[in-house]
Amino acid sequence: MNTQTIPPLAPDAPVVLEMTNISKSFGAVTALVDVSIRLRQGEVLALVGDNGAGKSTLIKILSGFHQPDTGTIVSQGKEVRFASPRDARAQGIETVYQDLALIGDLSVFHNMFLGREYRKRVLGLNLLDNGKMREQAQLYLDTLGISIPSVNSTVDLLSGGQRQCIAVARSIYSSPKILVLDEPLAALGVRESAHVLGLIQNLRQQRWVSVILIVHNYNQIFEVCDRINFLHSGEIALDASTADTSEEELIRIVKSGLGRKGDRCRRGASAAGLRMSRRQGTARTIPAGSTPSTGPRMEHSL
Ligand SMILES: Nc1ncnc2c1ncn2[C@@H]1O[C@H](COP(=O)(O)OP(=O)(O)OP(=O)(O)O)[C@@H](O)[C@H]1O
Repeated sequence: MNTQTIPPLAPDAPVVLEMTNISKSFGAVTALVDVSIRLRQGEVLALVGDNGAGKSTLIKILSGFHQPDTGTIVSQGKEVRFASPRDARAQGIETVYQDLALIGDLSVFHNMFLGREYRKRVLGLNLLDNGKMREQAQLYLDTLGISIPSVNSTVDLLSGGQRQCIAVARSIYSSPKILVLDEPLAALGVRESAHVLGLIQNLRQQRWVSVILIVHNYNQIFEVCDRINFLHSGEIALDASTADTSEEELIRIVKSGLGRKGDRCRRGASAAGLRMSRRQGTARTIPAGSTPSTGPRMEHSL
């Protein structure tokens, strides 16, 4: 992984997202109670919590799949309401779900440009411009520090971690403001997780996109996140920068059922699934001089 020390986020980094007092119930099931989160430009925020804590519900509200019962969302300084995922995308919020939505028997470069292919006219025919897509895909993956055998490989031949990186790369090709990653490390082994963590670390170093990283286990996040929001039973039990908290504190909160934001977090949380080991990554860093200041603006952008 990119092991360079990344300077802390500037204290005056603008707020790009504020979700305030969000509540959501599904019939008799209360999924979220007055949840507020705030995300700043370039920040990597981990949203952690046990099964059923409400993580997916919160990001589905942010992604436009669900509407909150109460609460407000302010994106880029203005209040927004997302009636659909399309609305959220139009506001620059991209979400990568666990299914990744890649087509396994297509090449990496075809997947990168799915639905937005380069085309060229040859003898009056409208053909795919495979050469250009290949070249652009390679350039883009290099910029993000993603290493794969070849952009010509079919996605099925890649490791789980590499596939996850391609899905993330495809999502950020459209230069979103906010990237939501839904459990990107789920079901990945140590080496595969390292690819993904390396990519997140590279994004964090560049600071042009803000990232919400949903994780069930929090053993890897201290290396790649600026801040942690810990959800428990539908409420935020802790909101702290990674520098100001520790794995030990999270474990203590889970065991005691108490959050720093008061005694709202109910007792009896299970520590199951909260593993303590940290994993090391190996993904490449972005070469000096190739770091874009406002994000990788490619020739073709949605
Ligand atoms: N569509 C739905 N209908 C009914 N209940 C739901 C629905 N979606 C979520 N829930 C309930 O809301 C609560 C929060 O679920 P959510 O999926 O947001 O938690 P989570 O933190 O993402 O959990 P996990 O890590 O297991 O995915 C749970 O009790 C869940 O059963």
